[in-house]
Amino acid sequence: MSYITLALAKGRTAKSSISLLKNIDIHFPGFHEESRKLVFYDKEEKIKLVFVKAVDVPTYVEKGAADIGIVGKDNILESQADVYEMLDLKLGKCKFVVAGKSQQLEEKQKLTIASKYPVIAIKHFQKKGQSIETVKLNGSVELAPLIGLADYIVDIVETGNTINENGLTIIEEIEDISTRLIVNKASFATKSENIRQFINSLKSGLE
Ligand SMILES: Nc1ncnc2c1ncn2[C@@H]1O[C@H](COP(=O)(O)OP(=O)(O)OP(=O)(O)O)[C@@H](O)[C@H]1O
Ligand SMILES: O=P(O)(O)OC[C@H]1O[C@H](OP(=O)(O)OP(=O)(O)O)[C@H](O)[C@@H]1O
Repeated sequence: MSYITLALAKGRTAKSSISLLKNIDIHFPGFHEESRKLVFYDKEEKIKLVFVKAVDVPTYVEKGAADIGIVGKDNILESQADVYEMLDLKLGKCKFVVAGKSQQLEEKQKLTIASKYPVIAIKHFQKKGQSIETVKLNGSVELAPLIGLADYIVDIVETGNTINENGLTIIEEIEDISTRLIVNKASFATKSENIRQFINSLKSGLE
């Protein structure tokens, strides 16, 4: 049986993803949170784990560098990667929102929206027929409306602490986000048996 390569998002969902795998008897000896190692093996289950930045997981899977990936729906949508999304792992729950200093959107021909997720922002406002200009940021997005870099933001909200502490309000909810299992399309055909087995164990681990 050949190895399955699994790309797993580093960051805040990594620990719970590894725990979920442990529950279905997939173990990566040597893995610990502070480790700088990027590749781990479960030699019994024939799984090779590669740790990559969350935003890059869809690319690894789409290009076939990994057969499967564990990553947030936010990054799947933003990347527009051509992959199969097979399972909701129900970890890393949060949502995409539009937020700003006011309770509602002002009427303006073109709004400036700051976001780590410009594709999501464009699609959301396109549906509403609102024209926007995006400012791509890589963090501290809540700052943008406070210092006049943008009219509003499209960002992730989990507890709501960040928007509250910066005096912003949720104006619209866009979509619920959680961690998903994605699969490379070619691998799903060539390693079908192994991948289906992996998905079925994950499903039972979630019950
Ligand atoms: N409060 C939250 N903020 C951001 N992402 C969250 C939150 N809660 C859950 N998530 C999920 O966790 C995933 C990883 O988040 P994390 O902040 O670790 O990665 P990141 O956005 O790549 O961070 P960084 O750019 O700082 O490395 C996100 O893609 C999202 O699906
Ligand atoms: O609703 P909350 O629980 O406050 O979480 C939401 C915040 O978390 C994320 O930022 P992150 O912590 O990844 O920091 P960043 O600003 O560097 O992106 C997200 O972009 C929000 O700013």
